[in-house]
Amino acid sequence: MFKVKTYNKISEKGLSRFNGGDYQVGADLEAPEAYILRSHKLHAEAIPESLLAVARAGAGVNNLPVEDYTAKGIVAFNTPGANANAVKELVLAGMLLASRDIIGGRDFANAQTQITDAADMGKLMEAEKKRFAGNELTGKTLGIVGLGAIGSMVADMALAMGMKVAGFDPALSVEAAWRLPALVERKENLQGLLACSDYVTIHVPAIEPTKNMFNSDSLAAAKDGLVLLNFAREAIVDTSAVLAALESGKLRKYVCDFPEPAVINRSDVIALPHIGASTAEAEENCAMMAANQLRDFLEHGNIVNSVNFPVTTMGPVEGYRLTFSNQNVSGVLGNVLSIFKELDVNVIDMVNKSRGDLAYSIIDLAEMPTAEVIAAVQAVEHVIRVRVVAAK
Ligand SMILES: NC(=O)C1=CN([C@@H]2O[C@H](COP(=O)(O)OP(=O)(O)OC[C@H]3O[C@@H](n4cnc5c(N)ncnc54)[C@H](O)[C@@H]3O)[C@@H](O)[C@H]2O)C=CC1
Ligand SMILES: O=C(O)CCC(=O)C(=O)O
Repeated sequence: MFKVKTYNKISEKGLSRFNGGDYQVGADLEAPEAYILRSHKLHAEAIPESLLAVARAGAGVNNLPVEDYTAKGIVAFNTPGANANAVKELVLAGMLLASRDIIGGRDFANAQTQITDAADMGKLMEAEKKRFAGNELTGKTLGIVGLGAIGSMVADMALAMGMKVAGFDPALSVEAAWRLPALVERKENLQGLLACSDYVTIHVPAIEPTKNMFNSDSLAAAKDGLVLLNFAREAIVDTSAVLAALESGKLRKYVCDFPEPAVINRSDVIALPHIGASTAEAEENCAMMAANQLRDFLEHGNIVNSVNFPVTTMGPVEGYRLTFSNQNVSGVLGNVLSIFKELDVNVIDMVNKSRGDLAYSIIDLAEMPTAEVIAAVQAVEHVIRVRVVAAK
């Protein structure tokens, strides 16, 4: 029996993936083997000894203490791309709301409750509509910072809208580069991107190098009248620099999914309550992917889409499987295999992968390893965590 503790509202379609397995799933479980969550912040919470894995149903993992998990051999998963389309669609809505005075026009129309005659209403609307005029997206340049799952979809969408697209991503993976439309103009630095763009949208993770990357220095390079969209994280943008840029006219509008008190109720800010991924489709996709990844790990020891462990898979366990994580130094695997030789343990198949300072191995064995074997592997220097899984 595995206990999976939930935080936040997780889609039932995702949670139903635990049906048909030996699982207890709920918000109030003691000694859980796994967590599944969305944006709940876990930095301040004690890590139970029982915890083996944490699945973030979403992309950003800045709400998880990933380094602490790594030190304890706890696998942290996310769900790359599963909510990218939802964010892409809201970026389009954000660009349109910033370009056409849809909100002002709607508020104006709704305020005319004193008019009862349709002809009078029509006359007033026609007379006042010039107050709510805007500009089109076609022909304008969209700068995209971060060309991963969301950034690449936004690029496709913007090109389809007839926009020119420039991109900046110094950490672009080869896989992400293949996904990018050829028409995206590559910029070597953020300033270059800001200088050529009418709209800039941010799609980078909140990590040390991206903290406050939109500050008074970088914003100074922007074209006057830029529309800045932040559907990534609050920490990436220095809000006081954004407010100063709005006052000076450097920024025309700020669209953000992570409002701070200082940006509320300004006509030049469109503030949303972190709803970039809040669609039924994205919530289901993320929850299903997170649940599938947890099951594959808990039941078979396989790891895909982890943010701290290497991709390591050997298919479903058919007999007996021992897995262990270790600090990535030489000799650990050799020492484990020596123990197997000494204690007469027959290895059927194995895989060993590393990622940075961490390594992970899956070893299929001919027989169930004894308590003595498991304790001996756990005692090998640099081994972090040992698990045994067996076929049902
Ligand atoms: N508003 C919302 O509800 C949502 C927000 N997000 C946020 O958006 C972020 C991006 O999501 P995805 O596109 O799915 O992630 P992703 O991992 O597919 O793409 C991130 C991209 O940022 C690039 N990058 C990293 N450091 C950079 C830097 N210093 N400068 C420029 N590019 C850099 C990476 O190379 C990568 O291509 C997430 O980390 C999360 O914080 C994601 C989903 C929903
Ligand atoms: O679960 C959510 O709504 C948050 C989505 C998000 O911010 C992410 O995936 O990084």
